[in-house]
Amino acid sequence: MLRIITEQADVRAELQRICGRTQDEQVIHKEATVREVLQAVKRQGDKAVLHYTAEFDQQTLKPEELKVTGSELDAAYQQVSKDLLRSIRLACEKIETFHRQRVPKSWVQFGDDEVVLGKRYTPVDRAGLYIPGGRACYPSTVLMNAIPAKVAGVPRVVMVTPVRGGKMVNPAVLVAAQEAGVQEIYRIGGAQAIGALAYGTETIPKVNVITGPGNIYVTLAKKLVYGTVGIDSLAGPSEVLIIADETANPVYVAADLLAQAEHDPMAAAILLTTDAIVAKKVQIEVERQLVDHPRRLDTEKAIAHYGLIVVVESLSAAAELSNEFAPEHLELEVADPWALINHIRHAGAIFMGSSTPEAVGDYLAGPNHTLPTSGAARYASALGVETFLKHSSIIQYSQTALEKVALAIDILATTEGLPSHADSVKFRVDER
Ligand SMILES: NC(=O)c1ccc[n+]([C@@H]2O[C@H](COP(=O)([O-])OP(=O)(O)OC[C@H]3O[C@@H](n4cnc5c(N)ncnc54)[C@H](O)[C@@H]3O)[C@@H](O)[C@H]2O)c1
Ligand SMILES: N[C@H](CO)Cc1c[nH]c[nH+]1
Ligand SMILES: [Zn+2]
Repeated sequence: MLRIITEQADVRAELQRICGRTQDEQVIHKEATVREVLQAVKRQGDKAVLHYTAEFDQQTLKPEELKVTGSELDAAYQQVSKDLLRSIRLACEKIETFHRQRVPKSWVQFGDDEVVLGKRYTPVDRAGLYIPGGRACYPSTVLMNAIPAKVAGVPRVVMVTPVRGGKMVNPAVLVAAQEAGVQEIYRIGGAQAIGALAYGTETIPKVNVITGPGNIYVTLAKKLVYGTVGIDSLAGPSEVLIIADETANPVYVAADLLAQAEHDPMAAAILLTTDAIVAKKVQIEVERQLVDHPRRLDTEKAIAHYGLIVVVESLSAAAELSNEFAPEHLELEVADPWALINHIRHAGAIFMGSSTPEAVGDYLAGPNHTLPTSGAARYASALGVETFLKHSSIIQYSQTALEKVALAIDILATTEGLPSHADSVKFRVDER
């Protein structure tokens, strides 16, 4: 049963508990497992990857079976319906159009003072995309990760995804990968896949950046390998926070809460509403929609542990609580969402009004669905083309320009006790 809280004193503590669910005490032993897996993959390469794939995914693979073959890729097209292929292509088009807008461009500025300054954007050499596959299959996540990497111009894009019940990767995932231009795919998941991409193995190439969402094991692994490689953000178990007023439709709100809860028993689904009647109706509607829900067990776990309805006194109080939570997805199911958005400071993606369910963004609106979770939206953003780019600063000084700043550099370098810094300028200026 989705709990309703009206007692304001309890609200902040409950929201903090839910937001911090991936850092609580129960997670500490999972982190120990993840560390062990990463160390083993770093030391033993493929051997460790195969060992943990057998242990956690019940897959007995040989090294030569890790990579998805060309004939499997071809066969995937025969296994998906024409309607699915059309939907994948429609999503591809919309996601690519969105991501091609405002791609960072290199620039140089020639100043009047004989100084040239600029930024030069270049893609990483190799990117590794993690596509989750434990509880559901995610062709949409393939598109959300592969398309920005391709738009950024990454020369080598590799993908990992776990398999369930048999050695074949889900055909929809394979078709989505090919539609987005990815052909190098390895059938592994979890912390062992993140370790393989971060350190490289005999079979799997070491990459420069790892992107993509995943469960708690994947997210902890990404956090631990950060520094060895770059990552997009900590995009862990999904979350939605909905702010609703008396105009909200309880059937829609309940469906949107369950649409997150069904991802993972650790997913979070929160409603903040100004209307006690909406609160009660949503609570009843959630129960009703769960009755013959095909993913009832996991979804109920998420609702029981990390689901919550809070009755708040005003929309601005709701916005403040939402800012503290910094949700991955925020839905504004209110009469005037454009007025409320001015109060919102931290959220991965914001869905405006009652005809914009979060699912539209999950699949094909265009913006990325790989988003920061567990409060990371306070400092991080959606995955994008820039995730796969870095920029080098460009600086050019003429002799005259250097002479103009020589004294200031000399003073700064002397203050820092770094004489060769001072000399490197002085020698050039004194030569004249
Ligand atoms: N934030 C986002 O942008 C976003 C987008 C899509 C999905 N998601 C999230 O991605 C996640 C997908 O999770 P999933 O489980 O379906 O797939 P997953 O691929 O993330 O995780 C499956 C892997 O977890 C590992 N694992 C499972 N149990 C383990 C254990 N006891 N010890 C060690 N390793 C273990 C296995 O190796 C398995 O391959 C969900 O949490 C979903 O909410 C997030
Ligand atoms: N809601 C997920 C992000 O948390 C993305 C997704 C993919 N497929 C369905 N939903
Ligand atoms: Zn979703």
